[in-house]
Amino acid sequence: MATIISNRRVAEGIYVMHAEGRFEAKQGQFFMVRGWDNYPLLSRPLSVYDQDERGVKFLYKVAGEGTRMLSRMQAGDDVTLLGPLGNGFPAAEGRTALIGGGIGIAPLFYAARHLEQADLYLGYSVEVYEEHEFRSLGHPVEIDLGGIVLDRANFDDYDTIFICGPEPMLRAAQMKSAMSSGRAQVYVSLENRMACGIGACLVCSVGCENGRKKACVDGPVFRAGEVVFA
Ligand SMILES: Cc1cc2nc3c(=O)[nH]c(=O)nc-3n(C[C@H](O)[C@H](O)[C@H](O)COP(=O)(O)OP(=O)(O)OC[C@H]3O[C@@H](n4cnc5c(N)ncnc54)[C@H](O)[C@@H]3O)c2cc1C
Ligand code: FES
Repeated sequence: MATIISNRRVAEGIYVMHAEGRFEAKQGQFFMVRGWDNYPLLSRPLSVYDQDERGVKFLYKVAGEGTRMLSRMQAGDDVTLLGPLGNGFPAAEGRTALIGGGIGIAPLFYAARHLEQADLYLGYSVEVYEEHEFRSLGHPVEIDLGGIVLDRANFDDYDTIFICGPEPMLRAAQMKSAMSSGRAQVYVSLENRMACGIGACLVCSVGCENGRKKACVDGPVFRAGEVVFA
């Protein structure tokens, strides 16, 4: 159980929750989050947006019932956190790009904060949020509003690329990676539906080149070429 320090709206339907607790989260990991003890709804997976000496932060979009309930919570309320979970991003080598589409930008902030060099590409559909926070990291930031953020990055300029966003974007990234020179190691962070978050239920099963894997424990980060999108 963690106490909410703040839960602020940063754009239409977008919130940042700061919850108290000492965690050792790695970049790209996530928590199963639940703010409704006596209500029959599963915890929801949210990526680590940031972590400081007071606790962990989540940047989230209201998608349905669970995230709507989270958005109504206030400082002082208790939230149940299971985590940190998942494999997280591998160590980045060489020139690195972080590419996020929509709420897929969430795990990139914490990753960028731990990198000496990174070019950030952030794609938004209707409204830009948290731009100041991303720029405060000191890395070059390219913002794309309403376009295709993937088009802005030349994969052959990089050795490591981390991508998070909706599935169509990840499919496009996989194709773009296959058509590039192969210089870049490209990784995608999947946002499959999850139920347990700990490898027990198979809800998050994902097709991979060597059979099926569980996004919650084998991922959510995979090599782009490894995933077989349905
Ligand atoms: C590892 C991981 C990390 C994530 N990190 C974040 C994050 O940092 N910030 C954030 O806002 N969201 C994140 N998500 C997505 C988030 O978990 C879902 O938006 C949330 O569970 C939806 O719950 P809900 O009850 O609000 O909506 P629901 O009522 O469950 O769903 C609302 C609508 O969204 C669709 N939907 C729900 N979950 C998904 C999904 N995973 N993929 C595609 N469509 C879906 C449903 O089909 C439905 O149409 C992450 C998901 C995973 C697996
Ligand atoms: S969410 Fe249950 S196995 Fe992955």
